Amino acid sequence: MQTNECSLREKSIVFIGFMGVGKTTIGKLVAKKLYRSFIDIDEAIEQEYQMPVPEIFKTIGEKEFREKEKQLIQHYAGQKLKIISVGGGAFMQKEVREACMADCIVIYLDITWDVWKNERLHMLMESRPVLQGRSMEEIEDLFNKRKMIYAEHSSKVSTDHLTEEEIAEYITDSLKVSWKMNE
Ligand SMILES: Nc1ncnc2c1ncn2[C@@H]1O[C@H](COP(=O)(O)OP(=O)(O)O)[C@@H](O)[C@H]1O
Ligand SMILES: O=C(O)C1=C[C@@H](OP(=O)(O)O)[C@@H](O)[C@H](O)C1
Ligand SMILES: [Mg+2]
Repeated sequence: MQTNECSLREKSIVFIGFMGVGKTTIGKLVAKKLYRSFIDIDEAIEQEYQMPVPEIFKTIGEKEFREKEKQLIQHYAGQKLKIISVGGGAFMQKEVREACMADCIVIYLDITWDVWKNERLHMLMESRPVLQGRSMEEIEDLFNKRKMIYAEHSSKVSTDHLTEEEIAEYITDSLKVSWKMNE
């Protein structure tokens, strides 16, 4: 069955979800399993500016980071057969949501607040400028606000208590089933 411009099987896959849920790690694994090329939007931005994300926030500012993020996502979302992991804040921009939802399969990696707070937060403080200088209550508030934004997706996977490999395997298997059903 053909969809608008390319078949379901050819559509690029975009991973969304909160910081640290595993978009970069799982995107890479899924790309490997499906023999597709992988683009991590944060890594692409870091390459363009030749500096890590926290330094970009500090020296160039979040506004320009978000603009570059939007441009790169619009560029890659229009391509076929890619696996794209976007940053946790990318879906805050309407144009990003529209570009991804129009052309790609958007997979929302969902984690509960308790698991995120207990198992991920400690790994992220240094590398995620958006978390720096915020109280726990403010971070929980951000988590809940972002959750509403991620409501726009094609499918959702709950990641609590699953390993990176288990999640990637589950996603790959589910995609293969849905492609087969659409043949
Ligand atoms: N399912 C998981 N179980 C345990 N650790 C995980 C899992 N998914 C990701 N991680 C770890 O969490 C950290 C953040 O993962 P990352 O892929 O960078 O998340 P994101 O791109 O969503 O911010 C990494 O150290 C990664 O190994
Ligand atoms: O949620 C956010 O606003 C951000 C998430 C980060 O990506 P990950 O979600 O991959 O950590 C990165 O884009 C930047 O630090 C801002
Ligand atoms: Mg990431």
